[in-house]
Amino acid sequence: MQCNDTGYIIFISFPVKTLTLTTQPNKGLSMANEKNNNNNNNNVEQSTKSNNLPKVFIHGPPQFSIVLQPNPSQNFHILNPSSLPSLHEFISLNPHQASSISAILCTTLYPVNADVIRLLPSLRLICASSAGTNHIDLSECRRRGIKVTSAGNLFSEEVADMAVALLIDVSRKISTADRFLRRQVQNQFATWDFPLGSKLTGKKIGIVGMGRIGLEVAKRLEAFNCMISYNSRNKKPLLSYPFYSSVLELATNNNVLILCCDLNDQTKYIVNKEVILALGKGGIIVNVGRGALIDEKELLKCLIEGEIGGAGLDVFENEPNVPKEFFSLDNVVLSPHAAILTSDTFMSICQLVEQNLEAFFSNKPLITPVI
Ligand SMILES: O=CC(=O)O
Repeated sequence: MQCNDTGYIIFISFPVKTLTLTTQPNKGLSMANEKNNNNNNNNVEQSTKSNNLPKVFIHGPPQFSIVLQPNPSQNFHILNPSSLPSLHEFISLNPHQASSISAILCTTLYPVNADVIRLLPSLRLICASSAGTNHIDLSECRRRGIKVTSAGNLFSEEVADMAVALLIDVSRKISTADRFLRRQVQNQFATWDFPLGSKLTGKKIGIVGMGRIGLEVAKRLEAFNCMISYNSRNKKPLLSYPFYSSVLELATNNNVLILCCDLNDQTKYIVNKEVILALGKGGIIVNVGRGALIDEKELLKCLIEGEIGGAGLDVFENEPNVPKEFFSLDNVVLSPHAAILTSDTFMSICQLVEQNLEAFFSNKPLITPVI
């Protein structure tokens, strides 16, 4: 797989065959045949070789298989070079192949739960194309001795950019303004018909999860003279920002909450009704972590009833579904889990996946291990 930096993906899947025409037709033909025979021999040789290599399956939608296609390797063989069926279909069509799959590449919308893992008796490696791994059953992987890699910190800057973009959009009503303008008749607007936004500069911002993404968000918002404080598993000794050990306290003392932490048993619904109410009527919540960090039903209710000022959401509790009630709210900015979708991130994740696969199949340390 190759990406270029204009955002286009160049997918090279077939060897290019060339026929040489010469002024001596018979000779030319036989040269071409010879070349074809050589090609055929090479193909047979190659397919025998690849038959003996560990197999990797790309577990995701067809677009994902195309985007995440690693380069051909001496150390592993990708089973689905373009758009083969899903893993379940593939296995039901080729039951004998299930036991040959040593690794899978996966994306967030395709869970790798115990049922999927059970289908693959020889699975030894799962490469997630995301930083978050909540869609993978890590305890089952530990039990089976399966290694897992993630995107590590590869996307932190893009995700932080998106968090700040959503915050500015909600505060200054940019998406609302765009819709407002497009609705105007005769291409004219009356500014006084447009609702007032709120100033971002100088606001008190509470960051939930002070890993690489949280730090990048803080760095950006310092430039807006915002006052940063945070909640995370532990206080960070090297950070001078105030630390709150509870999210409720963090919400009580801030105007904005930005969620950048992992989703796990401890963080599910870390933002519940009490936290939302503590943030208050002018408060804004931005979520670039995972949907289930927030009790989504309560958030919706509070947004509708004006108990909170607004929300910027890149993630949802039951993706890809988005509760339709959000669509009619002007105090919400919605994004389809797109914080990492830039051409730059795709170039880097392709390389990282390839490096992890190469490292694993040549018994070298993984680049971004999770377990
Ligand atoms: O959501 C995206 C990621 O986890 O990388």
